[in-house]
Amino acid sequence: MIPECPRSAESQSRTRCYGQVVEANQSRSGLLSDIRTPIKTDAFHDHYSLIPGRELGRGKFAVVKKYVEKCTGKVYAAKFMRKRRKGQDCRLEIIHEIAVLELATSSPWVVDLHEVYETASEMILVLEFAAGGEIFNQCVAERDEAFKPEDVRRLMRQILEGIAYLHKNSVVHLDLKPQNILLTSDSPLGDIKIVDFGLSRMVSSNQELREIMGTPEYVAPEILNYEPISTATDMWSIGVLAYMMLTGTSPFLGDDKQETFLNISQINISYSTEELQGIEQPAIDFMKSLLIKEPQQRATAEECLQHPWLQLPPPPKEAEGAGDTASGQTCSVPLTISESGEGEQGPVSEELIVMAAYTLGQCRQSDKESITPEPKAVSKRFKFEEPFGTLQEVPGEFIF
Ligand SMILES: Nc1ncnc2c1ncn2[C@@H]1O[C@H](COP(=O)(O)OP(=O)(O)OP(=O)(O)O)[C@@H](O)[C@H]1O
Repeated sequence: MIPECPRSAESQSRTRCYGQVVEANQSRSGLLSDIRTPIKTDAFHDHYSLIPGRELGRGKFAVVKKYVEKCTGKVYAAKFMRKRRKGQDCRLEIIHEIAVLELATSSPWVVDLHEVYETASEMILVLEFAAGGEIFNQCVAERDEAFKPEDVRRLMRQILEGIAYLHKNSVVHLDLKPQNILLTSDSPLGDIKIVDFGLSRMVSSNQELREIMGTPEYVAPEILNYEPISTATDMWSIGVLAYMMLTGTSPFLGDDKQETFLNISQINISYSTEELQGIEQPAIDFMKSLLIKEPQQRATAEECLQHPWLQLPPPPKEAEGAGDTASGQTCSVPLTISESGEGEQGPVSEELIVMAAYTLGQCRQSDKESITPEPKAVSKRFKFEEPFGTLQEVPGEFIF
């Protein structure tokens, strides 16, 4: 996800959040500004040819397409990022994204940055191509194609190693979700690559970071409460991710954003529902160690790597074509994504951007929500009659 830019580096908007007046003056804190990758200004298309077909992905201000490098014949994913967003120059945010990718070069679980190009209006990040697509697709796939428990354990270990590496280097991703965890191949199932550092920030012990953005289903309670962000904020999202990979359902998703936020802020999660029948107890304990309101009480990435669930041995090899996993641990709800007006342009990803917890009415609607008549990919587990009354919208007082 790419954040919309703050009004200006100095802008200090007073915002009301949960009845509290808070300063939103740290809009650009936590951004890195030094990069070592040369920014090329010669014509990108002289060096790369578009591979016809669907776009790989699309966010609010970026589009990702498959290209082949002419001189090597190697395939890459080129992320075209608009520098101006809503009238603001966002080049610094893009530089930060580049700097984080550079910082993570030695982690095999973070996508590699190959080159950077710049035009008058865009920056183009040439990224390692993750051919297996988003793990989201497997999370919501039909039973046979969905992850097996041992797949989830292996991929979760990789995710945790990648996140532990980032956290050790004081980077928080802040947008961990199944759409931002890609696979090097889908069949046979490859390894993971973490992408999209557009919301990532540096955290330091002497500077508090509070921002209000993310994707509703995956944001931690402290984001909704405009409380300090820390590495624990990512650990919440990893709890949600584990739940989705194991069950194919989204634990906090409500009928609308208000309900989703209410579910998160009240930690409305039950570990005895139908979706979790058949899930091994250590996996449930793992999720329970993360989906905790108090950030300090959540397990760290390093602690998670020692969790008993991830120490379980792989099952004995089955004969080829042995059939259904029959464990009840795969997804039960098939997804059919129907996107209007997609055409040759490829998928418009389901991105819900919370720009501020108090701007509930302003959030971008899910594209799928509004256009697909198909069954939802994920179940809605909690319904609340009460309005989400504590959040108040203050017109004209948005951070971005
Ligand atoms: N290296 C890659 N290889 C293959 N596909 C990719 C790659 N990078 C991104 N994509 C696809 O493009 C999508 C959008 O990429 P990314 O999340 O980096 O862009 P974004 O504009 O910041 O997105 P969003 O606003 O949706 O978060 C990803 O979810 C993924 O499906």
